[in-house]
Amino acid sequence: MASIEASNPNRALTDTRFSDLKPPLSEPVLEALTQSGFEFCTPVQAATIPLLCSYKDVAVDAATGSGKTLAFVVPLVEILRRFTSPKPHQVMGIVVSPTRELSSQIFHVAEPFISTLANVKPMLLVGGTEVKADTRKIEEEGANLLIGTPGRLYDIMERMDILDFRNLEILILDEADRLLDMGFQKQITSVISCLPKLRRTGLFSATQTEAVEELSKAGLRNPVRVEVRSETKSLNDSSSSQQSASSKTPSSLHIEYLECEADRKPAQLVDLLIKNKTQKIIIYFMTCACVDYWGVVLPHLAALKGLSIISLHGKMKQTAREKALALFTSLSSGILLCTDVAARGLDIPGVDCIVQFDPPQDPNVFIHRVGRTARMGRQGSAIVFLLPKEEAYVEFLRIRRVPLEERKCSDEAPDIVPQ
Ligand SMILES: Nc1ncnc2c1ncn2[C@@H]1O[C@H](COP(=O)(O)OP(=O)(O)OP(=O)(O)O)[C@@H](O)[C@H]1O
Repeated sequence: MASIEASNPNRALTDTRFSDLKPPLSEPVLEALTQSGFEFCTPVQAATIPLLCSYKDVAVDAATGSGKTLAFVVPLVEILRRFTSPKPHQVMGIVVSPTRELSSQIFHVAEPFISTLANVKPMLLVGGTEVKADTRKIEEEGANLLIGTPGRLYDIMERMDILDFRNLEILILDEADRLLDMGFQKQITSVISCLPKLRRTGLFSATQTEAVEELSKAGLRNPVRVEVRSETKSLNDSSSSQQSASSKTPSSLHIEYLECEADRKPAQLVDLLIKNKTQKIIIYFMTCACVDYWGVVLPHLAALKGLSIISLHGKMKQTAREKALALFTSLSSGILLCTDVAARGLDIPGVDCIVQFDPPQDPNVFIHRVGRTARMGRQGSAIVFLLPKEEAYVEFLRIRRVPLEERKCSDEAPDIVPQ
């Protein structure tokens, strides 16, 4: 596999304008970029867009919030532009991502660019809605670009012979490692087996695993690997796993941990929230039940009165999930209580702080959770609660400990014991 390092990896933006890229982007895409306020490329965009546009497969590994979405949306639209007037059920491109929320976000980021293509009909395909509504819509209106989650995409491909994939030009697998570790390997392999071999494929993630490496070997042809690392943080460590963890979090992100016994965690959490009432905070819990529990408890605390406290997890109805995310996105301050359904890819503006009440089992998930703040060069902070026995995380992440004294509970913080 060829490998290149993108220039200027320590800055949010490069000096390269989208209008400088070679091969040149089309006028309508440049116009859509300008209208969205994008003039200069991020490092991952400057490296990836020219490769995909010149028919190279790419395996992209870049920090959270570094602009990976446009890095595949722009070339995807440029490639589709070369094939004017596909038939209504001719599918020219597919974008697969692990969650409904992320697929929907990609769809909306892509919309202004897709609308520059006169005859390309995009379709968002995610679970949580009647599959028949999707099949009916596809039958009636056609679909040339499918953006969605692997389960629903696979379902639609199984049911709908009317869809023709023989001329598919481009496949994008976003958050590729997550797609695989959610158990979608079979669906992804089945989707790929229906597609022509002569296509472009892009694998994107902030974290790569061996499974992604395998998928890359099976699904990509001579891919170029694009790696964009953030600057190495304060500590000088030689362990490769530690280097990879910290180089995948944005350099503008300050991460620390709080070590405390299990029975002190609830009071520490409440104390932290009381002290940061004006902030926009996301709190990650291990289970949907924990989110529900805290969603009931926190609004009852007098000390947190008036704060917007919103719950989001995978067992909520799809409409409630969408409402919760839209509400939290619109707030300038407030608290989102969630599971890892909100760990990947979500681009929520203005998040100040990420709290991990329960650390994740997989350290890669840590990187994605904290990546919901400090996006595109902005400042952000993250704190993870660790039990004394969970110290292994500290070595992996090379993060600073907050002494308990610094976070001493205020008198207002009640002692709460989760059920
Ligand atoms: N060239 C650019 N100039 C200015 N802002 C940009 C540019 N490219 C992307 N952005 C903005 O940066 C933010 C992060 O982009 P994006 O969501 O694509 O990151 P990501 O790398 O996919 O993150 P994650 O790994 O968390 O999925 C978005 O708000 C996007 O609008």
